[in-house]
Amino acid sequence: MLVAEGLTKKFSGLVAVDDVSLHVAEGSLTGLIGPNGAGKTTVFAMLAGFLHPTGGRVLLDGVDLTDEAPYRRARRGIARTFQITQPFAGLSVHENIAVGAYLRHARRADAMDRAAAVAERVGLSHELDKPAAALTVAGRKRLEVARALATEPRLLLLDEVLAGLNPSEVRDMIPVLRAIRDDGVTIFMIEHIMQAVMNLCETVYVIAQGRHVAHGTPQHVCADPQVIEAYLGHGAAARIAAGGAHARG
Ligand SMILES: Nc1ncnc2c1ncn2[C@@H]1O[C@H](COP(=O)(O)OP(=O)(O)OP(=O)(O)O)[C@@H](O)[C@H]1O
Repeated sequence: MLVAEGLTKKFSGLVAVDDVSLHVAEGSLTGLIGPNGAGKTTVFAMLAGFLHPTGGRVLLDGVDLTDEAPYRRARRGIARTFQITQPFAGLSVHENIAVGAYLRHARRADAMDRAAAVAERVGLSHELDKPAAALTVAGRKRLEVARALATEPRLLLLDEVLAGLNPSEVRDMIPVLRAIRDDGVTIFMIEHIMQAVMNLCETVYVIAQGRHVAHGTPQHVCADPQVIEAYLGHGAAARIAAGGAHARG
């Protein structure tokens, strides 16, 4: 469904993303992981059209979107969330979600109905009339997902929607994300919380210092010495293997 070919982004002298290629299959739940500063959010910004790549292409169903503005990609069915949530603080939760729904529903009543249905899916039904500013961190994360979902995407790009949540809030959110996918929305998610990645994702891409390191099932990438080195530093994989052998011995 989504293909990135050789995506590259340079900021002056810094190569934030360096020749990254990836595929997201329709109906899948795919992860993007990597250490801080690896270039994950920059990849998402290029997929959603917020940044223009220095090199490479983005294709959806074989159509080249590289030069399309974000709102055009949204119409094609790509929605993204932001790592730092910024709801319209003066609007209610219901109105915030409706902002996304206006993409496909011009009448206020229709947008509000759509927003209420989306709130139900993400567990915000009881908070609809609250000002968005009154939500907890967990509520704001759900609102971020809801605003994107209200655009009725085919592909949802989630940028660390579990960051800042406590373990029980993470556990509550996992089935919400799985249900969104089961309803037919393809999900590509950046996530640091490995419990969620292991639970949710069928395929995971790993990048570090802007470059592709590995991809495969979560189990496969976690056992990959290059991934271990990317997170823990040079020589870590060998030290862990030696420690394991020592423990077994
Ligand atoms: N607009 C920008 N101008 C200059 N440098 C940038 C810009 N955006 C990102 N960078 C740099 O590009 C690199 C990749 O940043 P990015 O935010 O994509 O990483 P990330 O993997 O999402 O990190 P994190 O997990 O910490 O959110 C970093 O070194 C960052 O400082």
